[in-house]
Amino acid sequence: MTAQLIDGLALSKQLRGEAAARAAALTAQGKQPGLAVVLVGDNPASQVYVRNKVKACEEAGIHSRLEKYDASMTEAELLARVDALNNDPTIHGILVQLPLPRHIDDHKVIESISPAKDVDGFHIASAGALVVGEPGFKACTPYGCMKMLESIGMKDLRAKHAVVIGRSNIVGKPMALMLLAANATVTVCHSGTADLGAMTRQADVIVAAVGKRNVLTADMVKPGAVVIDVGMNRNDEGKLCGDVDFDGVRQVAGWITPVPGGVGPMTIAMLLVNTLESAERAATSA
Ligand SMILES: Nc1nc(=O)c2c([nH]1)NC[C@@H]1CN(c3ccc(C(=O)N[C@@H](CCC(=O)O)C(=O)O)cc3)C=[N+]21
Repeated sequence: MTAQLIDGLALSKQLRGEAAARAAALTAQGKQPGLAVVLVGDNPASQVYVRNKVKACEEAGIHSRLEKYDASMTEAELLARVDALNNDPTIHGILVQLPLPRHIDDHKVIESISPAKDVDGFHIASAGALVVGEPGFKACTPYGCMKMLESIGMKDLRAKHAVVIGRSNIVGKPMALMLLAANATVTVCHSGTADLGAMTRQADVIVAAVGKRNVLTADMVKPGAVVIDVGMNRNDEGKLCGDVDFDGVRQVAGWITPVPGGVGPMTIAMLLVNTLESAERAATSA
């Protein structure tokens, strides 16, 4: 028996269709949602991601403003741009593409974004809201993973054990908190974990978010488990691959997400969903 695929591309299209309907309703009231994407420097991967985000906005009827700056831009200049976007009523979401050039403090830049427009969910106010269970923007990648679980009937994870591999601020930590909020029993593993396989073999849900190939192999997976692959790596042939040994693990798992076509498209879909939520909030409070 091989695992069933969780098709992130198909699910993302459905969510983007719903987003388009909500965007059209706002636009009809003269309140078109707007997302600003700020790119500093010429990281080739970032260029591709940013283009995909802008394209997704266009397709959903969300106004997008792409601001591209030279890598020599100063931190003060970037902070001034964010401030202008914070005060721009046509912009409901601000995304500053990471990584930033080394001379710019990304923490400082992220904290300068108004929490009301923090559609990435990276601001301390958004992260804190998730910790205490208050409303706030959820980080797009883990939020998309939760939607994928929901799509296979796993909205409530009571009595399930979820193992997250990775503890980054943008995926691992918020992922663990979202799984916890869905009533899972959560274990967070990382480079300091003594026996990763011993942990993952107990898991009903495994989320791999390390950024290294073959972190999860078939011998580490309980038969029937759900495996979500957040990784974005290149294999020896230069092809995009995740953190999971897909061909091996799919022989054991019950469900698995592919790379590409899994978590990546969901991340973009949730960015649109967050932008809409921000625009809807602004429309009702105005
Ligand atoms: N402030 C900020 N917010 C981000 O959300 C953010 C960021 N910075 N910096 C970079 C990472 C990366 N990221 C991706 C989103 C979608 C795909 C995606 O759609 N991937 C496609 C494949 C794309 C391809 O073929 O290269 C897929 O998995 O099917 C990938 C990567 C968002 N990021």
